[in-house]
Amino acid sequence: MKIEHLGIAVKSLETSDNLFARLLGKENYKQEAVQREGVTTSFYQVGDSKIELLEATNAESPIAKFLDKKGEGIHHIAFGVEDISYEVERLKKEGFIFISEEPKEGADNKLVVFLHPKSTNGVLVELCQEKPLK
Ligand SMILES: CC[C@H](C(=O)O)C(=O)SCCNC(=O)CCNC(=O)[C@H](O)C(C)(C)COP(=O)(O)OP(=O)(O)OC[C@H]1O[C@@H](n2cnc3c(N)ncnc32)[C@H](O)[C@@H]1OP(=O)(O)O
Ligand SMILES: [Co+2]
Repeated sequence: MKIEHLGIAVKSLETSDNLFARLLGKENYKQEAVQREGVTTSFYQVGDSKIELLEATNAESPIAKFLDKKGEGIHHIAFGVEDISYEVERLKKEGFIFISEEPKEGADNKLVVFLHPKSTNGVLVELCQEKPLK
């Protein structure tokens, strides 16, 4: 398991891409929309992990709700795992609660699931597995 990315909720990618490019001294390596989640993401490689900036693309997006409630800031931590189905079963046995147990397509060529923050000390946790090459 490794820290795959830190998700940061932002109001405007245009503004925050400029800020993080100056902060990190490098440009993002991609922007990618994930329609199901109502987000556009922007990724920065930082050592072995990444920063994922997230802008809401509609009012129903989890990011829109988060921004309304808490404002801009760290939204979730994502752990990279070898076998996401194995980890879901392991963590269920440990008593963790999943928002949805079924891995779904995420950004940056990943399969993802989310654990509910009420079971993870108030931290939204995402698990990511590299999508197998076709
Ligand atoms: C998949 C694409 C991309 C990738 O990496 O590939 C992404 O990361 S997309 C990221 C956006 N998608 C998600 O976050 C999906 C999972 N999130 C959810 O399903 C919801 O946001 C959920 C269930 C965490 C909260 O939704 P809900 O409608 O219940 O919102 P509430 O505001 O009522 O929150 C309930 C309760 O949870 C607390 N909360 C909400 N968001 C967070 C958060 N990011 N971190 C910590 N806690 C969070 C909120 O404060 C409420 O707590 P309470 O004590 O009841 O006030
Ligand atoms: Co994420």
